Amino acid sequence: MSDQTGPPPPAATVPPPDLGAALSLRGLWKRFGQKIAVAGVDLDVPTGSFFGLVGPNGAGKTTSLSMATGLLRPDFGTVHVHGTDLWARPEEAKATLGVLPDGVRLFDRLTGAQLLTYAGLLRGLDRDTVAGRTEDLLRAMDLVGDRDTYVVDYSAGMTKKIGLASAMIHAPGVLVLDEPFEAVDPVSAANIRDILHGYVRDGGTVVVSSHVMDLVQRMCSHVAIIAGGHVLAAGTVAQVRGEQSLEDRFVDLVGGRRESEGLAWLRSSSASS
Ligand SMILES: Nc1ncnc2c1ncn2[C@@H]1O[C@H](COP(=O)(O)OP(=O)(O)OP(=O)(O)O)[C@@H](O)[C@H]1O
Repeated sequence: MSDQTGPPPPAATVPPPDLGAALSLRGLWKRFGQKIAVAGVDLDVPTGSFFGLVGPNGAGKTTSLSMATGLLRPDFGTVHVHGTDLWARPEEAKATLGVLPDGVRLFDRLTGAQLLTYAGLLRGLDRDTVAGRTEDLLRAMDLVGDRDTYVVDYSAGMTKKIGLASAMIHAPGVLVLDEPFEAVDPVSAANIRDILHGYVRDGGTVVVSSHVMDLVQRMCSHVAIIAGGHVLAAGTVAQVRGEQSLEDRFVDLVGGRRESEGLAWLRSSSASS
């Protein structure tokens, strides 16, 4: 979180967008009251990459992804999706995006199968295609047994999976997934990783935010480390981590490790009970 309150940098310092990238963010800036959540983010997500976005709590990941997917209007800056200006031509740009937002409520008074059907029809697919893809996605997410359960009654992990399936039903070119593995069991997570890897192999682009460095290091081809509303490092995973693990590189760049001395009372309390 930046505590600057000044204006964004002048446009002259922002390089032109990469129109060949799957996503190209330039000079993104968002302030909530006195808080600057995103302070001039420039980022290119290469087409066909599996891109991880990592950063500490409150770094600005969700705010950046919300602006990059048309859910939150930036104060300043531009977003291009495969060369299309998202905020100037939202319908065209959004047609190629599949989004799993963090913390946005689904239409949870629908059953899982109804939600997927609804998502497919909203995306303009015909009924037969929607029916076929709904079955495929329920199977892939291991939700066939709960197809007729209301989404409001799903567990956190099941909700994540049905949200992910909804984001994929129109076979978008770019998938943007905020914390897709949070609360998902290890078998489902492995299945989802397989699906995403297959999708990237076939030319799709995936952007995921995650707190799990080891997962990002193993799963992603590219990574950006974001903190205080700024991009601190971005590139291939090998470039960003260098000789270190991604986790060590993250801690070096972001800092913030605390001594636990201030919690001495906690240890004395547990020793005496
Ligand atoms: N709607 C809002 N109103 C006010 N402040 C907000 C709002 N959304 C985000 N913020 C603030 O902006 C900053 C960045 O938040 P954001 O959710 O983008 O971080 P994040 O990197 O996704 O964090 P986490 O890893 O904890 O999910 C935080 O300080 C947060 O309090």
